[in-house]
Amino acid sequence: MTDLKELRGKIDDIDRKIVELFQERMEIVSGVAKYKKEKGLPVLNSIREGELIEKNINYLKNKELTPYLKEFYIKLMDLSKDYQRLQIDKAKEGINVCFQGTTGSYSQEALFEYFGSDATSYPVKEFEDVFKKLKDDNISYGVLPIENSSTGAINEVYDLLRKYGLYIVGNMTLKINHNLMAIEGAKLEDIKTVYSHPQAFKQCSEFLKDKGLELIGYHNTAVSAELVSEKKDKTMAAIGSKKAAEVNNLKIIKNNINNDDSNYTRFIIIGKTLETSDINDAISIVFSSPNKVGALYDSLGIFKKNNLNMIRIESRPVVGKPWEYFFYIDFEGDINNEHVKEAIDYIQNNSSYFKFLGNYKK
Ligand SMILES: C=C(O[C@@H]1C=C(C(=O)O)C=C[C@H]1O)C(=O)O
Repeated sequence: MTDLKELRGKIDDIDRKIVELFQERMEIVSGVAKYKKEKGLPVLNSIREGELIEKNINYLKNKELTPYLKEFYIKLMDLSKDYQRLQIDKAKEGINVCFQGTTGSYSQEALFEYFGSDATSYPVKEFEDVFKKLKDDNISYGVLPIENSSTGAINEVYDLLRKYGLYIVGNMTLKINHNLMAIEGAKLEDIKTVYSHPQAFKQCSEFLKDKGLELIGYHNTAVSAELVSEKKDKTMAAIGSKKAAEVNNLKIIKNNINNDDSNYTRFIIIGKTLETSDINDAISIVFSSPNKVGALYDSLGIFKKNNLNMIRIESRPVVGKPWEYFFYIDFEGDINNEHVKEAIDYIQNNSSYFKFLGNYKK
């Protein structure tokens, strides 16, 4: 009779190999989880599981073991999916993102939409603070408004993108509904002063006109709501999101006061490194053309020559050089595409200033 000790010794040797292979398999599974997270794919893929079980059963020499091997794979893949879910959750928890404003601001709303509500959000006072804060090791990304569908570009953010060596890694459009809010008991007739971001005043100009209200520009819509809540003054109101009213215990006196119901703000996500991925389909660059005949025409012509669709163009003045401009171009493409490379090379070689701002998903 075979010695039990000897058999167990053999099992121990096999188990060591199994542990090694199990670990190796789980490491690869973790890579699959990362890919699925990026592409927004579900963890479970029943078709792949079915094929995998069938294929591995075919490798079996002892067919009596078929139901056992099947069960083994079902359990193994359940563990694999548990591990993938854990990796995905951990990746979300670990993300610290900075935004300008305070709790309840539109930027924070965009942040949670983009990163999920498990992300940790850090408020800062000024747009520039978002860029500065990214120097901290524990902050991975920043969220900033870049343009509004009714009032146009947020110039300060465009200028800051040139100043700091950071990259646009994502993009998020949010529908903006502005509300007039004040403390409990206040009525529209009581309001004398309204606090909000100047952009919000512009977006609600129709509602605000001819009401004799004093408009006081403030850092941010949600900070304005916070102020009105603190002062407990019936003559003060703020313009901001429903969320800002909620978190500051304010009552909405009038909702949806924006001039245009289709009022959207586009936010950008900035990061420390250029993030490339095969799902990225938009590119942002900034350059300045020499002040001579046809220079800008030639630069823009290169997009047509390479069949690249320009989505947006903005210009900002070059401070200290009157009537010279920085041109910000967004166009469709992936940095690894040859036509994109050709267009970028051309612009880079024919501009007095050039900066690559990022490749991200449109
Ligand atoms: C690893 C994957 O995710 C899940 C787990 C599988 C596995 O552990 O082999 C197979 C299919 C999916 O349900 C995958 O999709 O390949």
